[in-house]
Amino acid sequence: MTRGDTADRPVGPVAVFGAGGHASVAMDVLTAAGYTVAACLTPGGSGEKRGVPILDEVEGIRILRAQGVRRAHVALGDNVLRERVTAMVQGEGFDLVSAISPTASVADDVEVGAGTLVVHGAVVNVGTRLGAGVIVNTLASVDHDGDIGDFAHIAPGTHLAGNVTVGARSLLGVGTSVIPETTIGHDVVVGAGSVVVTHLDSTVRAWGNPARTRKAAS
Ligand SMILES: CC(=O)SCCNC(=O)CCNC(=O)[C@H](O)C(C)(C)COP(=O)(O)OP(=O)(O)OC[C@H]1O[C@@H](n2cnc3c(N)ncnc32)[C@H](O)[C@@H]1OP(=O)(O)O
Repeated sequence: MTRGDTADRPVGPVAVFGAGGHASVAMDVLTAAGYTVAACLTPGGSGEKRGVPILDEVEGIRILRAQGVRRAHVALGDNVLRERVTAMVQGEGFDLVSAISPTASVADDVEVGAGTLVVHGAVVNVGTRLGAGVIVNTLASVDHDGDIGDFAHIAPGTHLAGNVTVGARSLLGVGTSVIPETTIGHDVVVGAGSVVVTHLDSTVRAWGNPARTRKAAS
């Protein structure tokens, strides 16, 4: 599905899986994009967040099903956990909702995977593919012809030049820059403020300017 298919078509209400800081951001984006949030779900959850109830995950699924809620967004900042919970949520029969902030700019031909979130002020340029469960966070940018793998996270203020590929579940830490034509493998963590000027293998931690591989991903 492209941005042209998903934009301006809010449907709700939506169950938000997660109740932490990223869930607050996701709820803000979902609301700004026109959705209604039914509840947050997290194991052992109670209380409320932004005026909606926080429910225990198992109990919450039962309650929301009874209320006819069929759509969900998984709002967990940890990439591996987000992938795992997304599989569970799909197994429970929910449809995944993607949301693009109205203050983000996403080109019409950008492919947007299920459950992806594009946060306020982000820019995603032409020819780019965002996989499933991706986060393009606050004021980040992905320039032309990018390819962002499933459950990757482009953290706030990170900038990818043209033709950059990022593998599944990789995190590009806050304020990272990546030069054109660069490939970053899957399950990589790039440290905050790094400048990536060479390809990075999968399952490594790299940081610095220029970013160098320092250790295996934990
Ligand atoms: C909305 C949001 O909050 S989105 C959140 C996005 N998340 C991020 O941006 C976090 C990115 N994570 C980082 O930058 C982390 O510091 C990592 C992953 C690079 C390193 O973490 P660890 O593997 O635990 O390394 P550790 O903290 O032990 O640091 C090892 C050394 O590298 C240095 N170091 C760590 N991160 C960086 C960095 N980004 N740039 C330069 N040096 C760094 C440390 O100071 C330390 O140096 P020392 O050995 O001289 O004391």
